[in-house]
Amino acid sequence: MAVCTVYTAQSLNSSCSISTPSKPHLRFHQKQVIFLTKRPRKMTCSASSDGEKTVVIGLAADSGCGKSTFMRRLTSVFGGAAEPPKGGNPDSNTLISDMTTVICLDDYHSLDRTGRKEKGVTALDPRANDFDLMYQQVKAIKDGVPVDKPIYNHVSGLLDPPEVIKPPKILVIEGLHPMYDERVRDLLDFSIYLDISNEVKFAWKIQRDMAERGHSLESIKASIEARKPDFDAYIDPQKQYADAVIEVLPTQLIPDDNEGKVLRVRLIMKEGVKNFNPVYLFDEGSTISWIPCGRKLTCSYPGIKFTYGPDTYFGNEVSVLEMDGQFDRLDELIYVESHLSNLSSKFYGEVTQQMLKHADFPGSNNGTGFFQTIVGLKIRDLYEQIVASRAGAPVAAAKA
Ligand SMILES: Nc1ncnc2c1ncn2[C@@H]1O[C@H](COP(=O)(O)OP(=O)(O)OP(=O)(O)O)[C@@H](O)[C@H]1O
Ligand SMILES: O=C(CO)[C@H](O)[C@H](O)COP(=O)(O)O
Repeated sequence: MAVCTVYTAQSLNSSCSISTPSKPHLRFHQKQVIFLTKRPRKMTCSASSDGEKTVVIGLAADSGCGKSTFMRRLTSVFGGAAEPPKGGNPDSNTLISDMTTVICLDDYHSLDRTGRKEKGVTALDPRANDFDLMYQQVKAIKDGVPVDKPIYNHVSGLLDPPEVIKPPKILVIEGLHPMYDERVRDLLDFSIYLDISNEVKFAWKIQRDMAERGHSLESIKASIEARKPDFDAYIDPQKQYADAVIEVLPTQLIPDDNEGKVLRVRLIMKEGVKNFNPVYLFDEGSTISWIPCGRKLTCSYPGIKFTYGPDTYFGNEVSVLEMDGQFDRLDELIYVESHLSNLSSKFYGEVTQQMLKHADFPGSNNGTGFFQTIVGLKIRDLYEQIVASRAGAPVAAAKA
């Protein structure tokens, strides 16, 4: 008599094989019903190439701090253009490419623009966001289950009907709160915080909102001031949890600079993070100061200065790579790149090639673009390591 058995494997995306005397290589997927004449003796599961568990990356920053620019650099590292879902809501915040899906956490605003106004809360306030739904949906995607994600429409300020998000190979959740809720934080395979100092944030906001959106200087100042208490309370503290922080500060090369054009950028990399080895300059663990403006690198005033060394950050051991100043000629970046190690590049000069490819993106002549590109390569490497470790380590499942 045939026996009807429902086997539940460890992961929805796992493919499993069963050895039975009559069907030595029977393959099936979770939740399939299998008819067997004899009980299997042994069952093993491992990730298959078409069934990898989604790797989840978190990117936190305040609005207007370069998240979209970073995402464009990151998705470019994986190849292919990132586009909004085809045939969907034209105001969708989602970007999909072959390997990655980037969702914007603004979509988990529980209060629309009017609702926030009525309650007197900003979008940064946790009360204006649905963290339960964020957690449930990110977890479902990580487990291989599509979700109906809401859409926050930045044009109308309303919550639009949801869009379907299918589990990609890599899910990036970007926005104000990817590391705020402990449950969501625990789902992240890697996390990044873009820490833009107030002076620089102000300069960028003026550039974008005055030049491109016609806002007045006073209204920009007022908007930054209005957000500041909630930014300090709910957004900024997330940096303590980040595996990598890109900190953007005014230059120290120009005394009393208040233009905010030349930047000092620090890449703070946590030690001991699984599948992530910090980049280093010359000699791992040493403290280095390097002014590369010699025969191989053109530097106009105020020049370029790199520093590297160990440090602590919120009680964690970190390595910090810092670049102050800006490049005159992007093609010469190869000279700096060749002095860095653990870049996770696939060929000599890949960072420089990526930077040249996106020379028109903001920050391409300074440490913001340079470090964002490096973090992009590190994320690709992390993803490949996770996939390789899953493929090489079959998981023992139910015993007969
Ligand atoms: N590295 C940079 N150097 C100089 N300016 C930058 C840099 N990154 C971003 N900006 C400026 O900040 C603006 C916002 O950048 P971007 O759209 O990437 O940020 P965002 O965090 O996605 O913003 P939002 O959340 O408001 O959509 C850009 O138009 C640009 O003016
Ligand atoms: O901090 C933000 C994140 O992008 C926005 O201000 C928030 O999402 C509200 O958006 P809008 O101003 O379009 O109503």
